[in-house]
Amino acid sequence: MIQADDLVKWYGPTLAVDHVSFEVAQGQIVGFLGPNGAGKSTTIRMLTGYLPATAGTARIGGFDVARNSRQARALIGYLPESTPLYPEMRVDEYLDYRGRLLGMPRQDRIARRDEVVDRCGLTAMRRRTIDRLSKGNRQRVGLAQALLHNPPVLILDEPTAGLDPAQIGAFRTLFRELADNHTILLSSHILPEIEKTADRVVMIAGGQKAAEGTLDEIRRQSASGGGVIVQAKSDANALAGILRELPGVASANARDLEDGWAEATLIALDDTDLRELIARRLSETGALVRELRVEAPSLEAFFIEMTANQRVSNPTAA
Ligand SMILES: Nc1ncnc2c1ncn2[C@@H]1O[C@H](COP(=O)(O)OP(=O)(O)OP(=O)(O)O)[C@@H](O)[C@H]1O
Repeated sequence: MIQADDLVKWYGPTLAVDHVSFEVAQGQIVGFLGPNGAGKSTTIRMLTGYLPATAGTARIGGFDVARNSRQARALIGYLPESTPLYPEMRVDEYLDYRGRLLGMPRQDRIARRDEVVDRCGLTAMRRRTIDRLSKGNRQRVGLAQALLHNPPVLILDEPTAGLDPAQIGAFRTLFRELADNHTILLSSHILPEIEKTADRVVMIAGGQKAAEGTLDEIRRQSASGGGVIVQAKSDANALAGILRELPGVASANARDLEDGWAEATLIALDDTDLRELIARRLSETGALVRELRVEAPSLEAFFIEMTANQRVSNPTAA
């Protein structure tokens, strides 16, 4: 239903999206996950037809968003990262205005407005002006406008950014309800948000697709290099440096703890248990070790790893 086919976007000298392809099948809710600056908004804006791609094709329901923009857009409900709301308008008034912009006939407009107000939990505040709404409720208004023309596809760019945990929980429930009769692409830079909502995940970092699949599949991919946690009496940089030199180590990152201790997280290239090697090497350097354990691979560790790699490979995407 949503198809990104080899999408590329250059902003002047910056390559923001680098040959990204993925699909969202009808009825699925797919999380589009990546750190800040990964290229999520740029990809989404190409998919929704708001930004021309430098190369590649975006299709919605089979319609090329560049060539058949009207048909493609009619299928999409889009909630941009910051929705242009009019603070002085009342909720009802704003939705009515959006309906007019979409060319909806009056009766249809009113019926749909009432439906989306109810669906998005805005009934109690429909006569309030937008500037008097909390951030969570403003996002509900943004979502309501995206649903107004009853599109089968929803593309939501960081819809829960800046909301409190209770509001995030309410949105999560709403997304699951909407997934019953919508195809949804939902972007976020926060893994737990996606983890609890999406059927599948597309991960992007430094403009490139880093992983794709169900959460279990991605967990298995990340499991190929198991993690080891090391706590040693050392400076964090020195510890990471020593560990990175060891054979079989894909990466090592460390942080300082209290009283001269540091903790490193090391990712192995394969399934080899590196603990003995680590213990020997650290004892050679004279660094005292107080903890050395294999950590069950988590999606979070994979995501952190991916984020760190982005910084190295794409310094422009800070
Ligand atoms: N209009 C623009 N002109 C130049 N560079 C841009 C423009 N918009 C985005 N970029 C750059 O393109 C890259 C991808 O940005 P994008 O906003 O798509 O990422 P994102 O994953 O949505 O991040 P965020 O969550 O921070 O919005 C970044 O390096 C960003 O600085």
